[in-house]
Amino acid sequence: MNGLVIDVAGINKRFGDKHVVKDLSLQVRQGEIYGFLGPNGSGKTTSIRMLCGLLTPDSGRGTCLGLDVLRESAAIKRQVGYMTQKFSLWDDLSIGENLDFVARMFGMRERQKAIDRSLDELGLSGRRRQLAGTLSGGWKQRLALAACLLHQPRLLLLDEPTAGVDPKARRDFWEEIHRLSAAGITILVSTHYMDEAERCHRLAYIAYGSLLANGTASEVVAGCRLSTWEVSGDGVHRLAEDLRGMAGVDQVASFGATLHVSGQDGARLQASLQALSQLREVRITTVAPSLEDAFIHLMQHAQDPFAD
Ligand SMILES: Nc1ncnc2c1ncn2[C@@H]1O[C@H](COP(=O)(O)OP(=O)(O)OP(=O)(O)O)[C@@H](O)[C@H]1O
Repeated sequence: MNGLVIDVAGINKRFGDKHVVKDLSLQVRQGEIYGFLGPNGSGKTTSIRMLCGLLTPDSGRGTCLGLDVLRESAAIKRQVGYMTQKFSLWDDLSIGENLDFVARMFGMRERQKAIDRSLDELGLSGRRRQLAGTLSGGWKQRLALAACLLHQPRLLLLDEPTAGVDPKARRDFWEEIHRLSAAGITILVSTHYMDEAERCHRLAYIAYGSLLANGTASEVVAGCRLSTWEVSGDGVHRLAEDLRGMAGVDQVASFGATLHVSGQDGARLQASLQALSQLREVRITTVAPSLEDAFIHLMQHAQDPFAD
């Protein structure tokens, strides 16, 4: 398998006349946590579903777990754990019953042993008899993770696993993801959260079906070649509109009490901000661009083929 758990090139998917995944090429190494980011509807779920054998690509080539993504989807499906965006277990079954149902679906032998191991690993043993419907969001995610780990997959595909979950539960969930990665399990995870993106070993940014950037978080930021300045001072947010029209300013974003002003033409941006600071009571400081600055930049430069 060459150390690559996912190795695909030129993958495409259309739904009717909508081309939702365009020439996706992706390599993910064993044990890596690989993040998928991008605006709503950019094709993240569709890509994940093609990689785990739930959807067949229209064209392209490549392998997942050494199996052909076009011809061996059934075998891929058996070896991956897929956690969907929406909680899809049964609210009126207990945690133990839900896991037993999933184990039966996979036709697993020694079901009880697998269920006990999974409950134990995810700290769910004490709640075995609790109805799933009565769990908080964070515990539901933990149960969903336990269910997709039951058959001991080598690859996990997690589609926005922590949407709507509180920060403490998200942090615990990510500790678990890192523990699994350290044990050699490869994880592909889609998220809209910047802090989660930064916890991935590498990530890809997708917009309108095209992969616009990939690499480590710092490689993605560096690849955008942005200069970023922090502008602070009383009433600074009222200046946002004026700033947007200035030479060298590509984007303005609010960060708490300050504005992040970024552009690719560093010299023009600096000249504009220095001129502004002489006219208004504002402080300007050059800062390192954040991952969020980079994603906003990528998004602004992407073309929406469905826009009027
Ligand atoms: N089965 C389907 N039939 C028709 N169109 C679909 C189907 N599945 C997805 N789409 C469309 O494909 C596009 C990409 O959807 P997808 O769910 O892959 O995006 P996403 O990046 O995961 O979005 P989100 O962040 O909102 O989950 C959207 O325009 C969606 O409406």
